[in-house]
Amino acid sequence: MAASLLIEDVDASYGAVRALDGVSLTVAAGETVALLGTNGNGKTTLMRCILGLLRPTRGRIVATIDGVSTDLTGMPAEAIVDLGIALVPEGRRLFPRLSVEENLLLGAYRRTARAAIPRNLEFCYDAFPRLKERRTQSVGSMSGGEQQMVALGRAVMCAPKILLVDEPSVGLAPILVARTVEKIAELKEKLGLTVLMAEQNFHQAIRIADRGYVLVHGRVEFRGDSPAALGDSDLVRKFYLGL
Ligand SMILES: Nc1ncnc2c1ncn2[C@@H]1O[C@H](COP(=O)(O)OP(=O)(O)OP(=O)(O)O)[C@@H](O)[C@H]1O
Repeated sequence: MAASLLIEDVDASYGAVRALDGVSLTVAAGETVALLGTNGNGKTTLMRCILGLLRPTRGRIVATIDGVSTDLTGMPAEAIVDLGIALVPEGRRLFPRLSVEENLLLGAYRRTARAAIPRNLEFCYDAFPRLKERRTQSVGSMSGGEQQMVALGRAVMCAPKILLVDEPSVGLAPILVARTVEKIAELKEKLGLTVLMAEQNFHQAIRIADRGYVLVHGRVEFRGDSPAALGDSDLVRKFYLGL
């Protein structure tokens, strides 16, 4: 079923540091939207606000899932996860001493997701055959690309409708970035997800994004309604492509 996000005029701060300044954006049902920007421009902060890990100081965030709109602003993160919103965090944040399967199961810790563990685990192993082969291996002994697959799999274990992916390219060789991005597109198709992906790797992001926004110093400085429009923007060409 359909899930969409509306972010309206959101401000967020860390003490005196204003990290988001009047950010408004939308992710329509079934879209993949890229949130572009170099380091420190507010991508992670926006992801944290959506998931309820940081409370915006102004504005609102609304998710509409299966026809029901919920104002997420100020809701606890667990309740937001229960609604069907999952985050694949920057740097993956896995438990290196635990096995692949143990890490995957941690994604299904909420009561609502627990009932669906067998089905979601099967789906994960279907989508990531390598994880099935390695399911008893400790995650810390796996390659960066494999770890990124575990992080994606863990998010899928809570049966999300909206997937937030924060900088999946961090720490990965270019070929692995390409594979990760393709996997995100594949998961999106198979599960009918709506995806918001923060990424500073412009070329990889626009391979799968329908459109995107560029954040600069916590503000949306450009909105491109297609990958071509993003690539043609002076802002993107100057700051991200060095042209
Ligand atoms: N915990 C924190 N305490 C204080 N300031 C923070 C904190 N986290 C982020 N910031 C600041 O907020 C701003 C936005 O950071 P944010 O992490 O959202 O950017 P980003 O675009 O995701 O970059 P990165 O890819 O480096 O995470 C930056 O100026 C950053 O220094």
